[in-house]
Amino acid sequence: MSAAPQPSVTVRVPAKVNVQLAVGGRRPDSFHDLANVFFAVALGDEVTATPADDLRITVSGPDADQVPLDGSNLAARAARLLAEHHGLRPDVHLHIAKDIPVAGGMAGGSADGAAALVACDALWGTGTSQDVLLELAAELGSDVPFALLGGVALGLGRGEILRPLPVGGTFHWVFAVADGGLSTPAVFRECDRLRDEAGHGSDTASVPDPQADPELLRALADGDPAALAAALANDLQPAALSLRPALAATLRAGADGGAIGTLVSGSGPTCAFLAKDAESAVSVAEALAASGTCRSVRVTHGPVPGAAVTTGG
Ligand SMILES: C[C@@](CO)(OP(=O)(O)O)[C@H](O)COP(=O)(O)OP(=O)(O)OC[C@H]1O[C@@H](n2ccc(N)nc2=O)[C@H](O)[C@@H]1O
Ligand SMILES: Nc1ncnc2c1ncn2[C@@H]1O[C@H](COP(=O)(O)OP(=O)(O)O)[C@@H](O)[C@H]1O
Repeated sequence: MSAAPQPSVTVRVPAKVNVQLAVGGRRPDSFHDLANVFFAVALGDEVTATPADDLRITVSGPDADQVPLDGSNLAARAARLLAEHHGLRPDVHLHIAKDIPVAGGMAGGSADGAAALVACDALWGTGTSQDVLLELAAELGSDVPFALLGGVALGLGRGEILRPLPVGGTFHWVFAVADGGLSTPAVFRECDRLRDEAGHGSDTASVPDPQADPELLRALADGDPAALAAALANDLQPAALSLRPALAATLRAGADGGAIGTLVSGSGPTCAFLAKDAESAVSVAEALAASGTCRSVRVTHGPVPGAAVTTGG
């Protein structure tokens, strides 16, 4: 007689692009207040949780060798945090099937943290409320709550105070993945340095409070790609370009290839291109691939839902 199969739970979780990223001054705690309009795309990771004797992480996928397997992995931190909250031991094997570029400004680590919270909650039967999951997510990192929510949302504070936003249709995106990542803290530091160098100052007294752009919110609600393209904005883009000047050629190649909007995704170095429809996205992707200005190209769409159980639970 064969042994009963171990139960396991698989959660799918999306990557994000920031269609607006307005960055305020550096706060005394060294974070920055943001008006961060997150947009979840149909490119994501899968995290599978299986009972084990202790906490163990494995990773598969093309960038697997760049993902830490120790306690610093956001999925491991999420499992420990949820277990601690419920007075349990975090004895679980988490397997990450990684498709989100690592250190690419698409919040892949945050996505895995959110997915691990949902997967472990289902595996352990702990029935954690969405409000508590969102609080635990915010302890893990500024981008983690959004990965739970998905869709499109405005993130205030350091990005963790979320308000879901209405969206009137599907938008078509192309992502150009760069060789090598950029460190998020380094990009925020470069943003401050550029502001200081320009004589504006970089603290909260010098930089205006970040605000969501009403035109951008209207474009999303109307499902209007041309209006969204015109409103795309990322205050971290000059810093990402300063640290990685080669990204200018990638942005130009996408615009020349027919993208109606271009921007660096979050802290970069992935570049995001908005296409007018699905067909045009394919030709933008072909132009980017032919340009030789990026490592790989992905065609996708959104918005899509946040972390959700697909198998088990
Ligand atoms: C820039 C954004 C845009 O969505 O994401 P990425 O593009 O890197 O994915 C986020 O703000 C990144 O969020 P996340 O990656 O969760 O950052 P955290 O772990 O909370 O913070 C890492 C470091 O980034 C800086 N940081 C982060 C968020 C924020 N509002 N202000 C900051 O200055 C701080 O230096 C902090 O120590
Ligand atoms: N599950 C994970 N997946 C990817 N990176 C992780 C993970 N957990 C921790 N990290 C660390 O977080 C860093 C940032 O990765 P990631 O979240 O992919 O990028 P970004 O912050 O640019 O969106 C990585 O360089 C890695 O050291």
